[in-house]
Amino acid sequence: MSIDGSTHDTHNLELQDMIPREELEQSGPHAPLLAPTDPSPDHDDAVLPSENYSSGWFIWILTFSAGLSGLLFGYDTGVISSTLVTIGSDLSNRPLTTLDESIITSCTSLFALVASPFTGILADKCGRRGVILAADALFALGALIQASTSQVWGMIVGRSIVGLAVGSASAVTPLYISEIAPSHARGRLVTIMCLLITGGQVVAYIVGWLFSETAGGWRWIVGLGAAPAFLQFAVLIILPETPRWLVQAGFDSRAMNVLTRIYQGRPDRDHIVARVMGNIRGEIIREALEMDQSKAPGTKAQWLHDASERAHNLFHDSGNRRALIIAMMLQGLQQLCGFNSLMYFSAIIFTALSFSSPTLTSLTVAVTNFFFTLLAFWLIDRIGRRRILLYSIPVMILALSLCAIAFSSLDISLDPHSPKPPQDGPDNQSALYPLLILFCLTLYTAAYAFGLGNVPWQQSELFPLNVRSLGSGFATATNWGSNFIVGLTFLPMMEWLSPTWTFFTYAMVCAFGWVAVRAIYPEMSGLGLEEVKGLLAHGWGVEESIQRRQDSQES
Ligand SMILES: O[C@H]1[C@H](O)[C@@H](O)[C@H](O)[C@@H](O)[C@H]1O
Repeated sequence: MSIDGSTHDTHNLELQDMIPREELEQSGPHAPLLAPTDPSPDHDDAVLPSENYSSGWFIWILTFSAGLSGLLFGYDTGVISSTLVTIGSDLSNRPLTTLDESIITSCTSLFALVASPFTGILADKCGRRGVILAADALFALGALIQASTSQVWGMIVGRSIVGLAVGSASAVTPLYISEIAPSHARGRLVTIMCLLITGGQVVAYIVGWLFSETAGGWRWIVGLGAAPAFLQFAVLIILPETPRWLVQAGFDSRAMNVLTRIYQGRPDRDHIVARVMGNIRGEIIREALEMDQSKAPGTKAQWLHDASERAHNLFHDSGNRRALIIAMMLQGLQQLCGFNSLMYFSAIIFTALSFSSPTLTSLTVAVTNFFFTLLAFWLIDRIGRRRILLYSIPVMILALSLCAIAFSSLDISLDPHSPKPPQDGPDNQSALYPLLILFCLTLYTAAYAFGLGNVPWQQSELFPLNVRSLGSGFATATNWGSNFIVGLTFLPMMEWLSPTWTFFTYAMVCAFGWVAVRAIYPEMSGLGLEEVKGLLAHGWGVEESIQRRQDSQES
């Protein structure tokens, strides 16, 4: 009997009986139970094309409940720009200094960066759902501290706690969703989290705009962040752990139960559930054979030993290392392409360009981001992750370059402390350039939201089970580290390098990213989680993945 009363199954013994040890040993850490090129119907659940089977309500409820973390993440990152401009002298009885503003803004990304790698370790120890629940507690606590504080340091503490929550939620939520998702719909289901992030940012902009004229309105703006956290806490407490984590923890019958509910409505449900269970168990057994089991099971020593072996595995196994390089490259690119400089500072840019309502103009960025993430949601599994990036990044490069050229024709200062007084619209002499910049930034946002804004969050699918949460944690840390860098350097770059060179720099980052994606990112769409690792075992798997996708589309 386990601590929670359910029985541990003896699957390890059963499967070792079924699969000869030499076979498991020969297969190596990155070999799938089934060769990825085998198009037989035994491949996980990729048998039926998505058009023939719509996922049941259970998977949607699970995805939306977990995805509420995305809403919180989006809300809490989107809310800062309106909060800063409405605080006035409410904190420490004085106006905020530039240093206060920079610390209040950047402490969230910094603490998110600190939390994300530890999240991976905790998610293995306490389960994915446990970490989401802990993040909810932090979201609520951080929101309440911010709403009730009368001191600058109180605000910094509140924003830092929110940073811990955002860092853990952004690492564990895609992990949770990709582990419960049937493979044919995994891309779309993970994209729901991105939809909720961008939706949260739209809500934050609207709430900020609504409360911007109310005295002390900023307390409502930040305090409202607690509401979705309470909601998610209530919903998630009755929802299950992922089958993959349950099997790893020894709760096979519970895992079977969850899988049966996930695949309900499929004519071949029992067969699929058996296949998925077989694949997960096979993977766990192979890993167990590789791990040193000399310490007493369940002890702290064994746990520490396993954790360090996982870290060793992540960095020293060549397949895992390739997965980590791809995941970190994509997450770094997502941030270093400069998108969040718009999220955080678009109001300052539009003020400098003399738009009469900069906050409302900024809303176009947030709304475009949301709608094009919605488009990606419909198309990601059909077009494929790799192709979506190869199509959308050139549009970003074009839009950024046009923007840079348009900026070179304007003489503006982006110093947030000496904004130009808003006029009724861009002045007549240079009205065209600000409009051209607005158009280019909207085009850039659309292309970003369609590809880079969401594809990197598919990160969990790159890693085998034993290093999945650790690898996702490192990739998420790369995201927050790069986010921190962009947040910190954007205004100085605009001042010292000039807007033109700032936007050209982002265009060059995108160009480098396109080359890297083309060279090393294989197509992951439609592969079972246990199959993906086979692709990276002996190389980047790009050709193989393209061939495999063509074959599956032709058949
Ligand atoms: O995927 C999200 C989304 O694109 C957000 O709009 C952006 O602010 C985040 O940094 C990113 O991780």
